[in-house]
Amino acid sequence: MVHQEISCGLEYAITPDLQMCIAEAIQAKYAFIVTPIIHPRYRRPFLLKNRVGGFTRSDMILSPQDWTTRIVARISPYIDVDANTSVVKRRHEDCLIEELQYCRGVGVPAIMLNIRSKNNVNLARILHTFQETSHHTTYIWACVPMYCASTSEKYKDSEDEDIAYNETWSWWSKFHEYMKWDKRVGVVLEVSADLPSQDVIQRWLGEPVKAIILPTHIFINNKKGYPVLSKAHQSFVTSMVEHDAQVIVSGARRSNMEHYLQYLHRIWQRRTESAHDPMLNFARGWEDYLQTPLQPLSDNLDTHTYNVFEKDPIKYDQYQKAIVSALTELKKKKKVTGKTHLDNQVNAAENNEPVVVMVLGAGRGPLVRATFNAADKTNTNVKVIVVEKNPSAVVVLADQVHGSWRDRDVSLIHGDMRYVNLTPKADIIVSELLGSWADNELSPECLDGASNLLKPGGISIPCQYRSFVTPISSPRLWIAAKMASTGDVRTKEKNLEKLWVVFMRNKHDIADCKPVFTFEHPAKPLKNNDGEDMFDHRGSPMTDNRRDVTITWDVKQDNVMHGFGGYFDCQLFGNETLSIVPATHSPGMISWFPVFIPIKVLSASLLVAFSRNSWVHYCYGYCIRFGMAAM
Ligand SMILES: C[S@@+](CC[C@H](N)C(=O)[O-])C[C@H]1O[C@@H](n2cnc3c(N)ncnc32)[C@H](O)[C@@H]1O
Repeated sequence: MVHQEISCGLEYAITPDLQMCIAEAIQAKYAFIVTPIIHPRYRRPFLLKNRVGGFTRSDMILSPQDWTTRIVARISPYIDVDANTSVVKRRHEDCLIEELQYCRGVGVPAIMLNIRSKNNVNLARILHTFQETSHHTTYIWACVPMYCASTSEKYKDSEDEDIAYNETWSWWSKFHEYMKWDKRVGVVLEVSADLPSQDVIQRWLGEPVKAIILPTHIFINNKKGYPVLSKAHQSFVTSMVEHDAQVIVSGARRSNMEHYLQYLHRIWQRRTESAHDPMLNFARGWEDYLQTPLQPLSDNLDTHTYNVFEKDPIKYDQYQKAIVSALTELKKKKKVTGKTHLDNQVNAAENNEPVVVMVLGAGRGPLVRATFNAADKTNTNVKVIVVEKNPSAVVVLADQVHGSWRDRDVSLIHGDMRYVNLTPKADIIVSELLGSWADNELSPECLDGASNLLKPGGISIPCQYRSFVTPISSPRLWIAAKMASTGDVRTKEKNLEKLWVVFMRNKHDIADCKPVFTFEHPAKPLKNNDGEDMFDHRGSPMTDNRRDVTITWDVKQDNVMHGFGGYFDCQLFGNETLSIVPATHSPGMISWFPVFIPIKVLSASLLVAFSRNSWVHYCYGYCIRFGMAAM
């Protein structure tokens, strides 16, 4: 996705001379043509069995390469295999199968057929069988109008302005459901002269729109006589192309066909020139590609993963600013009180005692560097204690301790932060243990386990983080999760019961993004019956990281919900924050893609209750628990 170029095709309603049509389209620089598979001069006799000979032209008229790269075959529009009378139904089934087989024989990459109602069960059945018996992938493009004139007429007194646009979406959605959300099935939208509300357009952007058809009559001529689109149509076309749609020009010519194409290239070029989103650039090629979340606690990360982390231009800057603020705050407190605000602490500044900063889970050391930079900026004497449990990362850290950091007061501990016992205790602990959904890499467990390393009243960077969810519709992500190859058939069954890290593009947000769980560090200890803080056998405060919450949303229009988008935001210290929540995303930060949280059973009524370490959804009385991170 996020193409450099726009891919355009030309539709011919009839193609008596297919060779000539292709030559003309190529001449005008179109990439492909859409053509009826049946030749207009071949009429089908009713009694197919008595017919001898072809129903269309010989495939010898085109080269195999033209058939497989330049032709989208249109199935005869009159075919209705879901007709009420069985005679018609049977006849149309025969015609459809004949056309499908011919398409398979010539190897066209995509077959386009009209969807004109919600009643498509028999069509879906035939297409299923066709797909299952095909040796190569043929895409099915279901062509629906954006607007249904008869619905508009029927409900002309309705206040719902989108009613005629909603109708055609529901035809497609039902058909896609009958096709079991097959990823080889996409939709082609016939663009209407008037466009629906943004809500309807956004919903289409969550569907696998393979192409949009622009009839020539929706173009207007500019002063020089060239075809152009309204502003609304321009922005519709660009957002569809951004979401991977190709563009098909169709209908009576009002200009040279190359003028339409040149114009489409121009509006796309204008759009790409203004698109400089660092995240989009970074994510190019990863759109809608599902990845299993990292488990940095149970696994050891590899050097390539650290490499990717360290490329982030924003994250470490933010950390550095937060450490500057924390050091400044400590200094201020010391000045005011002559002591730090930390209990039992002698004035470190006066004694020139160093501020102890522990970097917990240091990886290959970027947060250690951020700490030294912050100390230099604030002219603070710091003692840095570096803790890391990954032996390979410890090798890199040790090399720096003896090399570039040899003039610094720094010591390296190889171990798990939850179990090491260190003195002196830290004034500040710095960590980055967050997953895309905040706590899903077990940051709370690790930091609570390490709380005995922090002086009473000490500072944790980050000091707070929150997970967020948005209900989303995305047939593409859902089927990709269901079919994802995990290399192990037993875990494949769990595909819809886990988080997937993914840069989501082909999805529609059904409702707002809402907070789920909040975690604070240092965490507030549990209280006993007398209201006193509780401590474990190591003297660490006892905390409770169990959470549950039920969230409700008001949804404006019909949708099929496939799961949730999961995000987080985080307060490092003071005003310094990190966020991947869409509305507050830290500009330019690339470290985290969001997560897709699929729901297992797609159903009309759904109550979702999130509970930490498991989340639960109830569908018609089923209760499914989902496992999370491994300790
Ligand atoms: C997300 S990485 C961040 C690494 C580094 N701070 C950075 O920003 O590039 C988390 C690091 O914490 C380490 N880690 C996770 N849990 C740990 C634990 N309980 N004790 C020590 N290190 C841990 C992992 O090995 C990994 O290197």
